[in-house]
Amino acid sequence: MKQIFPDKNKTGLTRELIDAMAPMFEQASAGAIAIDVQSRITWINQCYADLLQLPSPSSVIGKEIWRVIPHTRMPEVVATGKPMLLDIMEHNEQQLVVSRLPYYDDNGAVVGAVAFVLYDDVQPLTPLVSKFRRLHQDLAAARKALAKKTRGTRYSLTDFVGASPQALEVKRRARLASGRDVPVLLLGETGTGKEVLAQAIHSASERAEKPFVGVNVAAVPENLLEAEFFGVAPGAYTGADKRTRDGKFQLANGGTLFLDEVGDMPLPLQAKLLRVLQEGEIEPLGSNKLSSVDVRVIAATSRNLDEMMAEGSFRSDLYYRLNVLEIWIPPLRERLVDLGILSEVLLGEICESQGLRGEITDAGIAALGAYHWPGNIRELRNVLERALTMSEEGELLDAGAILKVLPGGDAEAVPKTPFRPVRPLARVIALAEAQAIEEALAACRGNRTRAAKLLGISRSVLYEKMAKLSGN
Ligand SMILES: Nc1ncnc2c1ncn2[C@@H]1O[C@H](COP(=O)(O)OP(=O)(O)OP(=O)(O)O)[C@@H](O)[C@H]1O
Repeated sequence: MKQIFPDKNKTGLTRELIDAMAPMFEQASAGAIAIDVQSRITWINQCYADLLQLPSPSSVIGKEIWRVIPHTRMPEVVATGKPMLLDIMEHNEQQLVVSRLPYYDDNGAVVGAVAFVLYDDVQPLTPLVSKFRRLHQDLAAARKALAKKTRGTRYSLTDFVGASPQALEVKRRARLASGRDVPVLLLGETGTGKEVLAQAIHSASERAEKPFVGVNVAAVPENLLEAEFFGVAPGAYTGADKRTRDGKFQLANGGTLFLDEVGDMPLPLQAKLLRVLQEGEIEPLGSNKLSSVDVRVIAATSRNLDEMMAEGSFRSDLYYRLNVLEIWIPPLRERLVDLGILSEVLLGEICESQGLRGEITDAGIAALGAYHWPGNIRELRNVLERALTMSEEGELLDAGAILKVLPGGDAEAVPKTPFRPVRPLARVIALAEAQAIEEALAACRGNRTRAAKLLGISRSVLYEKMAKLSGN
């Protein structure tokens, strides 16, 4: 094969070569420019000057290129000696497809760079660019999902649904907790969202990129709890399993450990947990070495810790360690105004996961409001799921459909006083608007011009709103 470059300059173009190729590139491209080693423009052709809307090519000779083309990457090419064969550059809201090449002197040193605008319109490349963009978006979404998975959290604060003053207070305190690296104690009945909140606090905290590890103290047999928490040193057990096993504290290192049902922790383990919280050190089972851990603890319980401390089954020193910031989550029956918004969100989630369609009427929500919800939001989700499963496809869930599945539900349970659920603001406004239009039309016996006047809007706006209301 014919040798293109002399031996000492194998890696790039020479000035002579560029000179020879320039007419061809000039013709094929929408512009060309060259700079010296100090990134000063040494040459620019007429069509690039036109594209950049310069008064003339000579007006920019000697200027640093970034003063003329702010997004240029030519200085990078000169600095690294590496070509950029294809790049998209923004200039004055225009996207230019460019190719940049360094060039060399006879000794092989970079002495400048040359760039060609291959396309001054990315339109012909649209399929390629949109494919690239799509792949980029998919990649970002996959990265986000993966990060969430490795962190171990599914929930953020927006997942804690509720607009009642009680729910807003819970969220306010959770936000406070996420900004401070202190232990948090979550108190609330079963199913009130303690785990949702613990994950949300972690996700909004500085530890968000580190693991979130949850352990339900009540679900682990008492004799395994210590190993589960602090891990096992090699050879701690005789027999088959002689390997090291990390405990939850090691797994959560750098992140957050969620201790669910901390009230169920036996007293000996409470003493060990207290020591870890005080010293920041753990001692794996069968080891006599302490190792440091950096873990933020969020504990939760549905039990009455005051009573437990009084009867001596929960250590008060541990309680004060865990309870630097306390968040009490009220039971659902104390925030029934949230039933509407909770039902909509939960129904949406259920429908999405099961490929169903389902909506609940105000009467359906009123029926939910008559129940005392011992299982709180977890139970609400189950009730809605059952009601949806038992209803016809696409049927609205009304009081009858709800009462059919509510424990002890009967028609008598529907409250006599009207129950006003919290609805999304947009829906409340739309309903109020529809009612005002209806009343104005009735007052003016259907005369739209007068009704519009009464409502303080133009006739065309009234028509527009009426069309929207009738679904046209
Ligand atoms: N405020 C809320 N908004 C939306 N969903 C919620 C809310 N609170 C709880 N849930 C849902 O209710 C279910 C139970 O929540 P979670 O497990 O957080 O409750 P918990 O208080 O930790 O219960 P337990 O004490 O029994 O462990 C989950 O499906 C969760 O998604």
